[in-house]
Amino acid sequence: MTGNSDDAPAGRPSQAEAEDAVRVLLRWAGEDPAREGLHDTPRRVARSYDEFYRGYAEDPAEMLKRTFAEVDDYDEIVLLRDIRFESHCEHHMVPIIGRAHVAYLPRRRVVGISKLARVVDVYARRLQIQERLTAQIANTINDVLQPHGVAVILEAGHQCMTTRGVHRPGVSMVTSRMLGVFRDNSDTRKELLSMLGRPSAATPFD
Ligand SMILES: Nc1nc2c(ncn2[C@@H]2O[C@H](COP(=O)(O)OP(=O)(O)OP(=O)(O)O)[C@@H](O)[C@H]2O)c(=O)[nH]1
Repeated sequence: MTGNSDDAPAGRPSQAEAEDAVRVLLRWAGEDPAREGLHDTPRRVARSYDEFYRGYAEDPAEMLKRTFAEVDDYDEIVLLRDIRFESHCEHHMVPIIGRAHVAYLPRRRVVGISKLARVVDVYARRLQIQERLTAQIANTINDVLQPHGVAVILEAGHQCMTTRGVHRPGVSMVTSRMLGVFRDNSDTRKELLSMLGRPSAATPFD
């Protein structure tokens, strides 16, 4: 594990232990893990987990370290909107799929915009609730770039309530975290909301 080792679970199990755990869950579902079609499934699931939960091994602050000072006179909002993200809810471990809108008002230095999407990915690739995901993205950008303000808005569909439980397809959850001028100055917040335009939450998440 690298990066945010505070968030990393101590004592990661071996690949063999992870595969055995998948076999147990297959039996729990009523399956025979020895069936030919399921022979490679534990290995595939363990590999998928490496991808779904890669964020535990990544350091989001590291991604924001490279900044550009060439734009000294840019003192307006920078907004990256409609960043698709894929996460998993910590209650049922099923997908949360949505869009993030990330804005900041730079203080002298700007960051490469792809890095904002990378920060979203790092936190999304951990078990999450949407409120915490929203706050972590905003807090990290605020702490590392120290801009005049940060705003993060997430819209997402939660498969734990669309494909199971209460079964409500088409429902989306919207969360926001406003820091600095976006929290303190209603004109700046209004400007951001007008840049965002009508929320696109009506579009289903797949
Ligand atoms: N606030 C919040 N709740 C979430 C999020 N993701 C899932 N949930 C909810 O977490 C709750 C977990 O509730 P529990 O009663 O412990 O679990 P459950 O019996 O499986 O609940 P149901 O989903 O209602 O069947 C559910 O209401 C989920 O809809 C999230 O990102 N934020």
